[in-house]
Amino acid sequence: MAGDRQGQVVLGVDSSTQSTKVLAVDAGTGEVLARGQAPHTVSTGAARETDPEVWWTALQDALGQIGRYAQEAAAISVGGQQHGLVVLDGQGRPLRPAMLWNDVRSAPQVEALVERHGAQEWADRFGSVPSASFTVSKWEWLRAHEPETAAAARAVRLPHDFLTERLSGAAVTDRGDASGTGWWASRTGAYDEDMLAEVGLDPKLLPAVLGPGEAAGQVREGAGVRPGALVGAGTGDNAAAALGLGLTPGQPVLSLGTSGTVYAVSRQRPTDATGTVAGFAAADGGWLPLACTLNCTLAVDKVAALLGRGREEVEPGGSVAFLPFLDGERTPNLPYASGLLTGLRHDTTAGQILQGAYDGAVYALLAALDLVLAVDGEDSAQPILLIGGGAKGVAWRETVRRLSGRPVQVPAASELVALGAAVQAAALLTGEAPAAIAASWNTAQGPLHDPLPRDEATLERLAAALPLAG
Ligand SMILES: Nc1ncnc2c1ncn2[C@@H]1O[C@H](COP(=O)(O)OP(=O)(O)O)[C@@H](O)[C@H]1O
Ligand SMILES: O=C(CO)[C@@H](O)[C@H](O)COP(=O)(O)O
Repeated sequence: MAGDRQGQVVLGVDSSTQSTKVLAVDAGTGEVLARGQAPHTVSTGAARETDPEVWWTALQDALGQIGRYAQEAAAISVGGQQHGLVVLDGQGRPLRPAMLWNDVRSAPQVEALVERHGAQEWADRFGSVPSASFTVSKWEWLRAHEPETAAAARAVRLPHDFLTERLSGAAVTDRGDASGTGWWASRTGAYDEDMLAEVGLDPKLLPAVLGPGEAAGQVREGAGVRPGALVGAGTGDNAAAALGLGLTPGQPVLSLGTSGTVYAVSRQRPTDATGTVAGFAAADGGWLPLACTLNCTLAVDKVAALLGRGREEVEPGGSVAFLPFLDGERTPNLPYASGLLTGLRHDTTAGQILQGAYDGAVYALLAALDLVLAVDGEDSAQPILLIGGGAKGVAWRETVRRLSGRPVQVPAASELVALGAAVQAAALLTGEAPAAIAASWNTAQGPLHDPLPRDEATLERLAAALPLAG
């Protein structure tokens, strides 16, 4: 089978919050032949929005950086930031900027949605108790604040669907990303018509949900990639990274990027009524229980900048507890929170405060890890796979080791979302399972760091500070 892939080039796209990354990959070996990257602009203040045209322009820019490979590609797939609300007119043009996953203005709308049905029903029916990140809450915000735009919508998309449609002309999504909307029922594996009626969204405005391994179509003329190349269904960025790693149940992933995420794949459908674990679908047909924080690398970089320090200039010791919830927080569910720093003394150093920000960001993720692994009951003390831009940092890695007490493996392959999208594209060429392709590409390989004794004192300080953060 691998022979069928030999010599073919596939493209994997990661359209994340801060940038678009494209990898051109040898489908036979997994060798990265070329890479491109172009930044996005995200609004600041209360809103977190990006014009979807910025994603399209960034994709074209990144494709331009991989030279001839864009015109040699046999297949392409797009992984994208989850949940964002894209509303289009009848010609596929954005009616307004996309509201992103980390825009928490819809907290009142999601509170009302959860209250109407109860957390247990949400968990049983949709797999997740929605937070302000979920698309359904953003749609409700739009209906309340910009009813004329909601009424004018002729198509509603997620970020990755928007790009897949621009590439192929097909109005499609996949179950991985659909499971983060709040209107796709994980219990039935289909759009929930009752929920759509409740929020006044015509199902005809939504993309068709493709099954694992199905293709969206082919690249059309003028899309920046060889016309006729196969286009995969794409998926959400976390689901794409899970494909890229070829995950098996019990292997925990901790991703340090704009969002912090902790997840595993599972054979059981998640139904966590506490709301900590989102019950996403995986792109290969299984499940992806996941917890996500809003404050990760950007929050720590902001603290470093405020302190006038480089991001690695941390110092051990001291007594601070720092919950860096600069954007409000999603895990724990505190959308109205702000950053909280306690335990300052005369001898506290700037480096200890910076270390405190790392500790607080990692603590929020690790607090959810046991719940994530409990979904499948497969906690075999396997190493945490550390990925995302932050995984390149020593301070991040050492913080995860010290607070988790687990071994930590850092895959040498960076850009696992784009690599996972490339795996999905390669699977279209041969019909192989994505996990087999990821295994043959050896994507998870990288240095393994032994466990350290868990720093219980810091964990206790953070747990004591948490009730003050709401
Ligand atoms: N060498 C590095 N050390 C530590 N952090 C890094 C390093 N390089 C990038 N980062 C962090 O990675 C983040 C981007 O991560 P990435 O996973 O690419 O983001 P996104 O979630 O938007 O895809 C930046 O905010 C930056 O803080
Ligand atoms: O909302 C979630 C997961 O539920 C985030 O993980 C987004 O998918 C954004 O991802 P990055 O831009 O941080 O990769």
